[in-house]
Amino acid sequence: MTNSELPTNFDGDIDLAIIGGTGLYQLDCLEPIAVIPPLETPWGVTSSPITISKFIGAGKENDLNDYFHVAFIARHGIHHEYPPTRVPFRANMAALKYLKARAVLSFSAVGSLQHHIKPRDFVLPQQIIDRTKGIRHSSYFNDEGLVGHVGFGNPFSTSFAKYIYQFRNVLQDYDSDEPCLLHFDKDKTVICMEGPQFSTRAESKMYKSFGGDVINMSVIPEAKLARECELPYQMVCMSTDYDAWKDEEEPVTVETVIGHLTNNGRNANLLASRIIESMANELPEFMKTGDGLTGTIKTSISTKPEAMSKDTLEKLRFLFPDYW
Ligand SMILES: CSC[C@H]1O[C@H](OP(=O)(O)O)[C@H](O)[C@@H]1O
Ligand SMILES: Nc1ncnc2[nH]cnc12
Repeated sequence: MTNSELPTNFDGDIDLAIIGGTGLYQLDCLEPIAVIPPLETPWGVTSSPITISKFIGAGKENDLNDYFHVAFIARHGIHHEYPPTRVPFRANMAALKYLKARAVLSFSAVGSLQHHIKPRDFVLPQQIIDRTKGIRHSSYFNDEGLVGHVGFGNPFSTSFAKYIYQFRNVLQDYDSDEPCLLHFDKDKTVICMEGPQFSTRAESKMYKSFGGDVINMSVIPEAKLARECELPYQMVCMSTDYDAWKDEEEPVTVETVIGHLTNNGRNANLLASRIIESMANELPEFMKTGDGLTGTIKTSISTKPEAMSKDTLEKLRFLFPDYW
């Protein structure tokens, strides 16, 4: 069955949501059972249709409750039509929350700011430095008459990163015998710049001096919005280039990035397959419990519901139908 013949609605709950970035407009390891057309949310329409796939863990019954459901969305659209500044980040995350995702696994093509992080290596960052320009909508709680502040000291889910790290050995370089590494420790930092132009050499060196390990144009506001949706979130950064800090090399261009997308895409599929297989066999604890995020929004919003406009309350209820 082709994707266009599949049902356009889905009734169950999603377990894992996956966001694909540059070069990753679908995951071949998924076998879709439904394709929801771009979803209308109170914050606009999602950047792509949402493909739903189902998996059954080893030894489980063929019962609906036993299926593990995955939703996939393409950050820049399936034809890469949304530049980083214009990605409807709020609509995308709201749609995944609305579909009851328990966690979000995000993939991103990044430049490396460190010699030991080679193109084709993957990184699980645990910190972010925001160098976007304040022109993206980066919160659900910034409307007039609505005040909410979430904690963002640890922007990623370390439990999720540890879970992913178990599968580090699946990464391969298809063109050489060099291994591809998955880098993970508590200080790995992703810089998020506005773009769409790449950095100057001076900026690239400055980001290195900040302690940045990799750089992209999309982790902000995605990570912030996941936190506001109480969703455990981990980005897998897939290195494609050395940005512009190496004086002896030409600064990054799109051609450099494209040269590594096929290898990175294969590795993203391998990694996602292993993660999904393992989760379908047994849901990890952080997904059962919400990784300590469940309920945090009730206390993060300072405004009393009776002081909110009907419109504001309705929007919040799209995300949290049971809270107010
Ligand atoms: C074409 S290179 C720059 C582009 O690649 C990354 O996209 P994504 O994070 O969606 O994989 C980076 O953030 C830039 O948007
Ligand atoms: N060098 C770079 N800077 C920003 N985003 C990127 N995505 C891939 N390479 C990048």
